[in-house]
Amino acid sequence: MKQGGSDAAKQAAGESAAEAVEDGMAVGLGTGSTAAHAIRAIGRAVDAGLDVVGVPTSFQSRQLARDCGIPLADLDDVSVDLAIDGADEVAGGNLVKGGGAAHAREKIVDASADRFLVVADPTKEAESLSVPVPVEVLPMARSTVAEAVDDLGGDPTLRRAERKDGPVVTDNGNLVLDCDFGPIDDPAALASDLAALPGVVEHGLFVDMADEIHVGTTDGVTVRALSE
Ligand SMILES: O=C[C@H](O)[C@H](O)[C@H](O)COP(=O)(O)O
Repeated sequence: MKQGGSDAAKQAAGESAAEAVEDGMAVGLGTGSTAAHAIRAIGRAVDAGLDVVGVPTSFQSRQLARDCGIPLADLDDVSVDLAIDGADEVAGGNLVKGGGAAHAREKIVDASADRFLVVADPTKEAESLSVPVPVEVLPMARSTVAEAVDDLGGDPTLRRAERKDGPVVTDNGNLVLDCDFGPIDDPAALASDLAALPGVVEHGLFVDMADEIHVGTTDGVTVRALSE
């Protein structure tokens, strides 16, 4: 996963997207270091009187939102007006997400939003998607999905935890295969092939889902539409 961007650039992107949050909204709260800046900015606005509820996409974003004083809601109870989320790579209107293994819940919340804003630093932008695609799998399907990914031309690696022996376990109790396909010519076709595999809970290809991207730098933020 690409982790090269500066924190100042991520902060600029997150704070720019947070400016789109308006009174009365239900806001999807993304996961990761860039979305965290948006959550903190929303928290400061709530402190100053903004009336919103947040719909977290992970244990991490839930905790941060609570620490920031953002009231929370379940997806069952609200309709999400705006989602703000990070990405591991962005090419055209497509994203790879899941560097923090949160892509299943992120996709549910981001896809349900009326508007989905991506926040990123310039290191995330690419001509074509080529970072490994995280695929969340039911534990019993780890080997069968790995074999199927291999058949699709990918190279799957079980994601290992950094500070414990053994694999990363997602917020949903599943495992993650990071699947390296090299440059992806047709993200929509690969997304559909991965989604069709028995035992795949969700993959990290977000095809034509995002409306806008806020790319932060130390000199400012560029905002551009990703889809009509
Ligand atoms: O699972 C995690 C998410 O998809 C993140 O939004 C993504 O990995 C980007 O994270 P960061 O902003 O920390 O690079």
